[in-house]
Amino acid sequence: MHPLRPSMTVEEAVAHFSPGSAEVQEVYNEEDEFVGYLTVESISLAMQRGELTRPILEFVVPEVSLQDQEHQTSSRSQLHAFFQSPISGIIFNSLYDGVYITDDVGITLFINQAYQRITGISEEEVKGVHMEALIKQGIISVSASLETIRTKRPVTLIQTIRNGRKIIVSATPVLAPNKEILYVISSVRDITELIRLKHELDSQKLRRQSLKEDALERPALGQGNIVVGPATKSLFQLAEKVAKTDAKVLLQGETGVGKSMIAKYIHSRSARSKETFMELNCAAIPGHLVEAELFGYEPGSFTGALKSGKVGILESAHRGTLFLDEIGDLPLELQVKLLKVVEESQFMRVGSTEVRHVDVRIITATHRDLATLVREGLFREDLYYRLNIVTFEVPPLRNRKEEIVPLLETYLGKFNEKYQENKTMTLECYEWLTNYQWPGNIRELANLVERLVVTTYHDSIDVGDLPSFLQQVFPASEPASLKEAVARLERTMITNAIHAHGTTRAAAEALGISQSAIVQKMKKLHLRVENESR
Ligand SMILES: Nc1ncnc2c1ncn2[C@@H]1O[C@H](COP(=O)(O)OP(=O)(O)OP(=O)(O)O)[C@@H](O)[C@H]1O
Repeated sequence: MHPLRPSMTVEEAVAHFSPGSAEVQEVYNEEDEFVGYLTVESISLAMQRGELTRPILEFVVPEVSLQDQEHQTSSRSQLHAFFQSPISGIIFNSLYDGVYITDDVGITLFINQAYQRITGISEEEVKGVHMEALIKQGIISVSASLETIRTKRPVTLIQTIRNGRKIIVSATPVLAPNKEILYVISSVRDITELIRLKHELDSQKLRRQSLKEDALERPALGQGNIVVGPATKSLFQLAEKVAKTDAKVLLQGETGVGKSMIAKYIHSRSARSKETFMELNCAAIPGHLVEAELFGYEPGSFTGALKSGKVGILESAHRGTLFLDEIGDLPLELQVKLLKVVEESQFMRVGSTEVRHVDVRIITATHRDLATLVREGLFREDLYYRLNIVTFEVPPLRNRKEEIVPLLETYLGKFNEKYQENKTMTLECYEWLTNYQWPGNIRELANLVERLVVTTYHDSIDVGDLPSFLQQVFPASEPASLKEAVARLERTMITNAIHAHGTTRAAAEALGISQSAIVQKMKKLHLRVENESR
């Protein structure tokens, strides 16, 4: 190595103070005349002050005491020997976490293999290089070691590596007996991995919570899996309780929330479970046909009627349960007839004057507010009170977000089995769907999963596989950060542009960015980049 010259910068001189070399070095001018001494301490101080480009002449001292030299050298020599020894390499390389060691000024001495695996940074790139220089080159965003050197305390911070990965760095100073820093040892952990593990744990916890093998928590209807989360647990408890009675139940809630499923559940847990469960959607057929369907009719009682007449759903449900969906749509004149059934268990078929008796349990459901219909004169008040002995308010899916992941998993399993597939969903996809509003509730969710299982070509379903309307909808929750909000906006704009222009090239042009930039962004945002040559 060339001798130290007074015109050299602090940064250039640092290499002369690598481990094992003398801690006090002589400085000579261009004429090889002795100028003075440069100590590792003065270099260290200069670096801490950020004076990397200053000439070392400013830090040269005319003399140093022998004692100083001996003190500095002896306190390091043992550790130097350890770090240089093959055994230290074996120990550090056997660790799962990354290890990064710098000296007291921030020059990299050692990185273990785990560090290289986690960051993709090689030993050649960093060994002997000052942390400040690594930041300047964009290899790392911040340095915990430098912070530790500055504060003389352990420091933990999140660092971004040039490849975009985020790592947690915990730097700890190794102090000499006189409390001077000798080294800084940092442990490094990939936080992308931590986030993934956290997601996995959260989802397993939810799964365990929702899918306990307990009979109440996971009622077996013999028709697929029912997911019960914290918000619906009390509903199923109540269903279990009312099932033991014949009390009239009114189920209220948006479409697809599971009203008819709860009705079937009540039936299945009741003493009537061996008998029939009959269902009529009052909104699905025209009003004049509802009467015939529900109460049955005598032969030739109206045009188009069967010659033989017909037994109504009500009679078919004798001893069992009758579920009347969308009861708010039942015409007023039929409400009187239904009231008679409810109060006296009596009815007459259409076209007949014969009074018949029937023993049914009636469960009703509606997505409309029956109380309002009563106020508006569209629903009989007496019938309302008769039907509404026990009310179930079934919450929309967006108000029971914790059930979304278990539901997605349940339906993935169901449709994988049905279509002999083995599809999974990425965490981003789970997260995205958890934030979706689900206007069609569980029915919409089940349909979406079936569609994805059938239409995707690959095994791992990602956000990019979702229908475009779903990708354009901003998740309901508030963005956690500016970065997240920007990512969402980018996602919407890119999806729209691809939709409108067909290819990444044309979309990039429309957005005023290069094709490689749009492809890169799409990958980052988990939007699928289709093969455009097709
Ligand atoms: N807790 C649940 N776990 C699993 N699947 C459910 C659950 N609740 C509902 N589903 C499923 O969601 C779909 C819609 O449920 P259901 O038909 O009971 O809703 P609904 O409220 O009666 O809808 P509508 O008012 O439109 O008739 C069904 O396929 C049902 O099996």
